[in-house]
Amino acid sequence: MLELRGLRRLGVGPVDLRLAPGECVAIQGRSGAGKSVLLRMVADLDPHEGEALLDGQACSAMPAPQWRRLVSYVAADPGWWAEDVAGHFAAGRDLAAELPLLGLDPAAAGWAVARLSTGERQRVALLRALTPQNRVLLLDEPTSGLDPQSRDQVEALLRQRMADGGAVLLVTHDPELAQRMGHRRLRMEEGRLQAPAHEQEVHE
Ligand SMILES: Nc1ncnc2c1ncn2[C@@H]1O[C@H](COP(=O)(O)OP(=O)(O)OP(=O)(O)O)[C@@H](O)[C@H]1O
Repeated sequence: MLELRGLRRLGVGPVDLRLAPGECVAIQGRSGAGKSVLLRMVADLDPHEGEALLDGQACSAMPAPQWRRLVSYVAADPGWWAEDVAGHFAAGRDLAAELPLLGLDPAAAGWAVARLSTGERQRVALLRALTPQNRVLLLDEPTSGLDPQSRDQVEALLRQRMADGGAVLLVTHDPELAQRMGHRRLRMEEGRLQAPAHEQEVHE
């Protein structure tokens, strides 16, 4: 479904990787190893070498906004471009129904982004990426600031998305999250993706 061919930037890569529909690949690795640089390359957010393809269609052959709707990056520290929560969602999204799926107040659509807690922002940013068009989620520490109940809700929503055929490329320092969610777990070391030889090597 998603194929990465020789992605390379800033000493990260070349990275070759394939994700199947419904698959989650979890990437761990030391701080500064290049995990976020990789996710940003996949989302085509920075100049890079190599190519990413979705169902054989090259990223370079479609407009960037179209690619990013299909292959969506959710940063650890997401950006905002409107004052209120609803301003980040397309008209027609039923936010009063969707927000509670992640343990958020159904009225939060009308809240200013500035009043959201860190964990609320993380969940709103994830929901923002979960459009009907999205096929692949690129998640950078998606549950790092969350209480166990909110974390479970996020994981349940991601599992549902995978059951519906979506794929997830997940970056995390949390070995338990990688274990629970990752069908495959990889390690990034000095910009190169490695399959861990032994289970404990994934853990930091
Ligand atoms: N725009 C940039 N220009 C120059 N160097 C950068 C840029 N973005 C990232 N880097 C460098 O690339 C390296 C990898 O950064 P990256 O953010 O991918 O690390 P990471 O593995 O995600 O780390 P962490 O686990 O701390 O989030 C770092 O040394 C960082 O300083």
